[in-house]
Formats: sequence, C-alpha cells, structure tokens
Amino acid sequence: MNPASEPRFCANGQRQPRVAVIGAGKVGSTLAQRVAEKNLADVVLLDIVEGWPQGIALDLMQARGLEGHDRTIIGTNDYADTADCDVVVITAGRPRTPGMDRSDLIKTNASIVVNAAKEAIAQSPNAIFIVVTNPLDVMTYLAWEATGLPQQRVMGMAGVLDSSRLQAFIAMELGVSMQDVETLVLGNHGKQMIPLARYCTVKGVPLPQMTDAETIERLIDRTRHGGSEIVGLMQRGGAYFAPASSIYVMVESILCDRSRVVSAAAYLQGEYGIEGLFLGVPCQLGREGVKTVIELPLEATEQQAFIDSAATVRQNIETAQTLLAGNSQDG
Ligand SMILES: NC(=O)C1=CN([C@@H]2O[C@H](COP(=O)(O)OP(=O)(O)OC[C@H]3O[C@@H](n4cnc5c(N)ncnc54)[C@H](O)[C@@H]3O)[C@@H](O)[C@H]2O)C=CC1
Ligand SMILES: O=C([O-])CC(=O)C(=O)O
Repeated sequence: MNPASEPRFCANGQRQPRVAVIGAGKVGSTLAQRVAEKNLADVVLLDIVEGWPQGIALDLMQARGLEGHDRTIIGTNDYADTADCDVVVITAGRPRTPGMDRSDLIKTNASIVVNAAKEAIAQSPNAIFIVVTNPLDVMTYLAWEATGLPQQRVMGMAGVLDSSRLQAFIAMELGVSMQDVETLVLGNHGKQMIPLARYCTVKGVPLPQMTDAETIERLIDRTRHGGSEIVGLMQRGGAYFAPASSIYVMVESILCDRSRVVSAAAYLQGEYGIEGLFLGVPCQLGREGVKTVIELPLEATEQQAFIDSAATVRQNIETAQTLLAGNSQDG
C-alpha cells in the first residue's frame, strides 16, 4: 500500500472525503480532475495499466497550485490504496467504436466490472457505488450483485448525461440559456431511452408550448443517438467531458447530502411496473445513496416504452450472466 494513500484528516479530526475512480481512461481521469479541482474530495485513481494512473495523478498534482486547490490525487494499480473511500466510481472497461452498439461491450466489460466491484467493496465496505461502464444498466446490475450491497447504495450514471444532452439541444435550437431549460430522460442508456418532452420546460413553460412536435421529435432523436454521434465524430472512443460532469453532479450530491433530484439508474421494486432491475428514473441522491425513487405518471405509450426498455436490459443481463458463468467454468 502506498503510504500517501491513507485517509487525510482536518484539524478538527474529520476525515477528508475520498473518491475512488476505477479506470483512469478518458472518463475516469476527467472525473478525477473535476473532483479535485472543484475541491470536493481526495481522489484515488486506479487502472490496470502500470504507470498510467500514477502519471495522471502526478500531472494533476502538479496543476494544484495553478488551480488553487489542496486535494490529493493518487494513482495506483493496487486496490489496497482505495481503502475507506466514501464513493467508488467504476469507469473501467472498453468504450465502443463506430458501428458498435453499447450492448456489444457486454462480453468484454462484464468480467472487468464484476472484478472491480468485488475488489473495491473489499476495501471500502461503506462506500456508495456509481457505475459508468457500458452497457450501463447491465453493468450496474452486475456490480450490485458483485458487491452484495443494499440496492440504494449502488446506481448507474446515464440519465444525468442524457438529460443534459437534451437540455443542450433544446437551448441551442431555441436560442435560450441552458440554465433556463429543464429536461428529463428515463429508461435504459441506449436507443430505447425515453426522453419525456412533457416534463421538459423552458423557465417553467412546457416544451410543447415553446416549439412544434416535429422539432421536438428531431431533438429527442438526436438525444437518443447523442453518444453515437460523438463516437462517430471522434472515431476512437466516445464522450468524456459531459459524462465526467454528470458523474460529478451525482458524487457531489452524495458527499454533500444535497438531495439533488437527478435521473439515474436506480433499483426498481415495482416502481414504473418494473421489479428487480436498475433503470433510469428520477431519484434523490444523498449520503445514503438513492434516497427516494420518484414515480411520475406516464402515458400508455411512455409506460410501454419503459417496459420495452426494461425487457432489453433483462435480456442483456441474462446474456452477461451466462458469459460470466462460462468464464468461471473455463477458469
Ligand atoms: N454511462 C455513460 O453515460 C457513459 C459510459 N461510458 C463508458 O465508460 C467506459 C470508459 O470509457 P472511457 O473512459 O472513454 O474509456 P477509456 O478506454 O479511455 O478508459 C477505460 C480505462 O479502463 C481501464 N481498464 C480496463 N480494464 C481494467 C481493469 N480490469 N481494471 C481497471 N481498469 C481497467 C483501461 O486501462 C482504461 O484506462 C466505457 O465502457 C464507456 O462506454 C462512457 C461515457 C458515458
Ligand atoms: O456512446 C457511448 O458509447 C458512450 C456513452 O454511453 C455516451 O456518451 O452516452
């Protein structure tokens, strides 16, 4: 264990908040930067590639004076260095390339996420887990199973990002400030996500009163393909700035017990007619994780879309579990 990675204490004896980021790729390293530079928490950045997280951590430490914060960032390949973290964020695993669906990553990412979740929970038994690796809703379920945690302490990040994309597209289309646009996207993180135009507003005015149905459908379609649009443009990997900002919002609401209402993949126990799956729904995040799932009245078509979205996730979980069972028999 790296001695520098032990929890730090304030003069009043309070422990500094600590966030473990598993996977120091584009999303993980950008998140580490956000968490440290916004002075939210110390960060332990872990990756399987030797030297890589250590290099990023050193680079971020060298920017500390310039950015004016006093958080420590440690890079490591050893889970022991992640001990006693308050929040664990799993971003380890492959991103997709153009032409791939997120579900094409199941085979590669399932064992990476299960292993990361088991290693991390062994070091930080009191942590809240946020899963980011794709396919998001499936990986969140696998991580929950692997940790054995109560469901409210595990969640997936996608709805904040999808809602933020719709917010950006509406603001850009209408020429209004992003600040005045509120959006809501439910369901899985894929083509079947459910952007709810009825619940989108511009300074309190429902979106359907601000623009025509054709425009709304175009913005919704762009949101559904928001990740693919960036993967197609970048050609190597996908989005990471907005994803890191989205994770940050969740981490901050948890660490500061802000009770922010965000869309996140939360475990459903009958809400929206779904049992035993993680899916994107509005929920309140605080110190204990998902405080409440907010159940909105849905129209029949929206409810059906939610059920279809859930069916895809359930099927993909079964695929992942079969692959994992095969791996354990081989190994
Ligand atoms: N939920 C969401 O809204 C979003 C999800 N993603 C997903 O997040 C994941 C990461 O994306 P990027 O950071 O762009 O990819 P990346 O390729 O830049 O980084 C992934 C990192 O994971 C590391 N890694 C691989 N196996 C590992 C293991 N066993 N233990 C620890 N680290 C390991 C790699 O060495 C690499 O540094 C992808 O699956 C991507 O699809 C990305 C953006 C948004
Ligand atoms: O599109 C991807 O593969 C990454 C992701 O989930 C997103 O940016 O929404």
